[in-house]
Amino acid sequence: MSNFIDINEYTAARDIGTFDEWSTNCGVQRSDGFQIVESETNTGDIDYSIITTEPIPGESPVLFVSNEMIFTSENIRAEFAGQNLGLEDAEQLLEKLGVPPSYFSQYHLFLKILIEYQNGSDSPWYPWLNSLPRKFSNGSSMTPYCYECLPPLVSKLSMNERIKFINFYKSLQVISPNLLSDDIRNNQELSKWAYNIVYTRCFGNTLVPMADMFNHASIDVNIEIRMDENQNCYVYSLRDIQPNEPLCLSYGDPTNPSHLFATYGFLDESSPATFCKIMNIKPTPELQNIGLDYTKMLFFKDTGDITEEVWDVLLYQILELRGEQNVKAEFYNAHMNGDADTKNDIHQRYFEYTSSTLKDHVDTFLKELDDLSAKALTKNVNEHPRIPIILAHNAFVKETFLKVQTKINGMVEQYA
Ligand SMILES: C[S@@+](CC[C@H](N)C(=O)[O-])C[C@H]1O[C@@H](n2cnc3c(N)ncnc32)[C@H](O)[C@@H]1O
Repeated sequence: MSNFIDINEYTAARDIGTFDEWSTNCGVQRSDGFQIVESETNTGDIDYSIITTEPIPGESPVLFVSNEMIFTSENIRAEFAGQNLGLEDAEQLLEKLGVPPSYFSQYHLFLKILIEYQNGSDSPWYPWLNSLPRKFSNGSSMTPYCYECLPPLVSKLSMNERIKFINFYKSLQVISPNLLSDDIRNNQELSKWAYNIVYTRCFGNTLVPMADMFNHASIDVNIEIRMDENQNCYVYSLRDIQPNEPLCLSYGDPTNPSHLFATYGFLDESSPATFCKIMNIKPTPELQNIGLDYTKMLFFKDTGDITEEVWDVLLYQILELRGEQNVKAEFYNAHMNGDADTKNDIHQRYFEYTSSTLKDHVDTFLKELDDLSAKALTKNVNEHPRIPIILAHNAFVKETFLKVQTKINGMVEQYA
């Protein structure tokens, strides 16, 4: 009888030492000084990441993992397709549940994790699985109450993760018992663990043991993952790296921590900016041309700077509300033609309105953030273990908004 991995987030320990040895025995190659290190997160959880104790020149190999160790969606599909194991039925059910086919790759990885879990210590990947985290703080691992303690965008993104997980879980019901036993298919906690492993560690449609140990950086990204035509994985340095530097990838948009927070469950404090949280604007094509976009409408953490897109979108909306169609058209044309002088002129004339709208938004949002955090504090952390990261998130956003508040107040004073 083979042993199953203990996935209990409170009791199970991650066996990193055995995983390290296993990866060497499987032929994983690493640069000199490549080391897995342990650290504590901003909410007191244990996290592992990679550093180098030796210098690494730019454009040189840091890690090699052979395709035999890697899970890819194509391989999983090829392994199980056409055997009446329910894979195709599960995909159809997912589509019916509203999960688009673009998520099927991750679904295949999710199945593969469950299959290897089921194989227990007989799985060739057992040492890797037993090294993986048991506790997650991403959207799918939150309680419904947690969403009520987060601001709208990140709350919605987190809730979407939960919905996606529930749909993945539901679709297991049509997977054949010959592939996954009833015990596995009906184990929601286990499914959530498998889902979280996939969504916090996959790159595109692959899961690569050891390459999944690299943490994210917003600014100091110094490595990159490359796959060759045979799906072997190489990690390369992007520049010269000094001893004791962490080796970090970019997981995605570095300008706004909300998406990373919802998917990966960590607060990227190195993120220079955050979305300005102006949510109640209907995205017309004109507004989108002007800059209505989560990645462009930003407030900067250190300076309180506000992007031009925030001012432009607000002004455009104000002109619309005031029925000033001619000025609106003039502003739009100036924007589209790159006529900065005309834009500036219109901005000056309406500064009183844009600045007071922005000031109201920031003041109201700061109050909302305090209310959300106060709500989070009323709950027992044992029942809602993600509360600390939610509080850290809200505090981080508040710090940025306070800087912006000071900035706007200064601008308004100068204008008066
Ligand atoms: C691909 S794994 C990286 C390895 C992981 N740290 C571990 O202990 O196994 C992604 C997870 O690492 C953590 N993580 C990655 N980058 C981070 C960062 N900059 N700050 C805090 N946690 C980070 C998050 O928990 C994320 O879900």
